[in-house]
Amino acid sequence: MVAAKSIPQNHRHSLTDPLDAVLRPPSDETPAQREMRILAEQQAKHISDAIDEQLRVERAELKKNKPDVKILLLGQSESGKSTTLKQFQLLHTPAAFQAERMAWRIVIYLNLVRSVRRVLDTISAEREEEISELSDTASLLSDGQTAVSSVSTDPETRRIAAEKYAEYSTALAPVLELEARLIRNLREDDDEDEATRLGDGSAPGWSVPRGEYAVRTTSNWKRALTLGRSRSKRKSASVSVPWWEDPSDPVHTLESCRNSMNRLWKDEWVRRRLVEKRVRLQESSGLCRITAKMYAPTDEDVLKARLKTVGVVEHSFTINMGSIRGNSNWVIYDVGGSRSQRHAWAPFFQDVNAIIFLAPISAFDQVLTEDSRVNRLEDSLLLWRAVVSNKLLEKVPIVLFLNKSWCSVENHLLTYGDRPNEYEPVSKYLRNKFGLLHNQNSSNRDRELFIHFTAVIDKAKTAQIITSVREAILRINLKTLKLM
Ligand SMILES: Nc1nc2c(ncn2[C@@H]2O[C@H](COP(=O)(O)OP(=O)(O)OP(=O)(O)O)[C@@H](O)[C@H]2O)c(=O)[nH]1
Ligand SMILES: [Mg+2]
Repeated sequence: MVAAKSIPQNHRHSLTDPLDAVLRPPSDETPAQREMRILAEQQAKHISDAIDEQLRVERAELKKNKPDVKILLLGQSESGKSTTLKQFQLLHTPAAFQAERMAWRIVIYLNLVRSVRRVLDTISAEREEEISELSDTASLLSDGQTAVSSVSTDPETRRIAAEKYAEYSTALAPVLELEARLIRNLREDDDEDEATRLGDGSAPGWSVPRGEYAVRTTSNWKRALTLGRSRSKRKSASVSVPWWEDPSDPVHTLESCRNSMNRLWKDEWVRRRLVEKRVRLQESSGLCRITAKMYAPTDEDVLKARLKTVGVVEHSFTINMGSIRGNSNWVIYDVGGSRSQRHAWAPFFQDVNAIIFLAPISAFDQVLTEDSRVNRLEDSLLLWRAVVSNKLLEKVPIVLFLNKSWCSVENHLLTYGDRPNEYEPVSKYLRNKFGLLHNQNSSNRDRELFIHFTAVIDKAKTAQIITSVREAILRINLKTLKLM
């Protein structure tokens, strides 16, 4: 589970575990290796102790009271709900965020490997034919975008495609093979801890819905990955080493294939092909950094890392409101946004104090991953209408995040009537459209509605918005909660 609950403290003392006590360094360890190992152990312990102490304080605060404010994050898949939750965590429980940082390394590797696979699939002529035979072409090709599925008939193009594919798929075979191992890494802790289960009807811990990975919210995947220790289960190795000293760690494969990945990313022919196919990829600027042996994810890397939510994730934190008012305990629920996950939303409508609804405004020309016949913006508008017209939510204030703003939307926007195809008018149009839908469908016209343009991967801008949202929610709920 992503919430602070998900990392039981006793699991984070890897250096003082009874198991570790019986682990011995390898007999052939050189003095230099020993020195480096001890130094790494000491640094890890130091960090671990500091985080533990902060976590203890954060948890002690939370235990004191039951939640005063419950917030529900809603919106379609990939709208940015989990990213918003990470931002709340960064602001309000930084120790928990810090403790989980290293666990995201494996997800970031998995995202990278998936990107490589997607590029290779896109340039492969055979794959293209295979895909064009399937009705749901778009969902396989790209992040929910409508793909141009014409199979190239030009023999020269097909010859180059075959050559390029052969060259890159050979060079990058080890990276592709890594995928299964990375998933295993994340699954290794996908076990017990039923206490954290929250209304998740789904059965398996991991699923690969149409090529996207998801982790069940009951999973403990972050736990053992937390301090960046080696994930090797080979007890015969009898040593707990930092990951970069474990030869079986995925980073070594990525590092050795870094140049090939770089070539693939920078290949002009490949880039043209991706544009033709309307496949968007994240920029490659971070490739060197991410594939470095001692890579530790930054805040921004964690915010950009993508892991689909299955079930409901809970995150608790405390806000200090001064010596007179005392503390206010908040809980945020992050739900899965894909269609198969939406059934889990309703039970949380009962006693929620505010809703943050996310609609990705850059998703104009994209289709749902789970149903390529449905345009993502249309889906967001339908969802919005369903939420604002829901009787149970009638009195609940809503904060609307028109998210993924400012990410070169001009390139992806459609024209509306005679309005120019530019960011400003289109964003204004959307703001009005969502506002109008609210007024037409909500039985409570006086409901407090706040609309923000957001880019929730942006730390500074989002921190400001979260602060203002927090103040607004507190103000609205002060009387009800008798906090005054
Ligand atoms: N460029 C950009 N990317 C964003 C923004 N907000 C979120 N993302 C990225 O979009 C991806 C999806 O975001 P998530 O927060 O996982 O989406 P979600 O709504 O939780 O999706 P589900 O769990 O499937 O319901 C992640 O890789 C985020 O980093 C944004 O404002 N701009
Ligand atoms: Mg999510």
